[in-house]
Amino acid sequence: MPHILANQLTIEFPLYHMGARSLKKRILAKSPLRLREDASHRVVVSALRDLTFQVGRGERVALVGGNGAGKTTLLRTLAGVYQPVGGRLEVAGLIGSLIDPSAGMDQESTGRENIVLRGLFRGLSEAESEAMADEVGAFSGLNEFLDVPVRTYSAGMQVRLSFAMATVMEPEVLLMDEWFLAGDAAFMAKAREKLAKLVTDAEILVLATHDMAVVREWCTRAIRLEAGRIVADGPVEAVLEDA
Ligand SMILES: Nc1ncnc2c1ncn2[C@@H]1O[C@H](COP(=O)(O)OP(=O)(O)OP(=O)(O)O)[C@@H](O)[C@H]1O
Repeated sequence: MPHILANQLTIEFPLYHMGARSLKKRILAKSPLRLREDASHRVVVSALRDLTFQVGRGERVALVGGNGAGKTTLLRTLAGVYQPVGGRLEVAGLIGSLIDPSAGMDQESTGRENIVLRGLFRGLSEAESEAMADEVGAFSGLNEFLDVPVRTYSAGMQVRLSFAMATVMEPEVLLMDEWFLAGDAAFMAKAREKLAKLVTDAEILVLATHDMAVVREWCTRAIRLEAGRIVADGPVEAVLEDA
């Protein structure tokens, strides 16, 4: 059954270009909460610290918190982009991620080829995948660009293609960053119904956003992060009122 289990999950990023001792000292003194020196004397940013939470079937979780709180890092970690340096993480279920516009796309392949590949990955036959590519390709409005390499796409086109690819996947665990809801207003107005279906069909939604109207509309639970830690976790209204 789809679920997420995080136990003392910790993510750190090493800052490689910090050889000068005086600079290192000054920086560490200024930000003792987020920056520390690790065993190899590197300065590291503590992006996520000791996160423990579980998400089960049917939950729609908003990740909220100020700039740099750790929302995107947590989404990327759930998607398998970053490896934890500490703790344990288990994400069970087919993951669909609308986090980084170009993630998971082969830049040299065409949009159609990328969509077909997702279909095959999901277990559809080649004919079914091709049919899916026609359907979601037409919907995405990429038109003739569907048959040119993705590396030539504009940012907006990549958003459209990510959405088409996620639709084909029918993910059980949907991970979404707010840029996706914010950009390309004309497309989103058209895509809203399909997006709502993607969200309701998914067993779990994790959405990072600054927009509290979006949290209230889409989510049942909110996790507030502050400087890489969980400071509140519960029903949406309780967490938002607490801010
Ligand atoms: N690749 C990276 N290398 C070094 N530090 C990073 C990296 N990615 C994130 N960080 C740091 O990790 C912390 C959390 O960043 P993150 O992008 O997850 O925050 P956020 O809550 O999504 O912020 P925002 O709302 O501004 O997008 C920040 O201190 C950031 O500087």
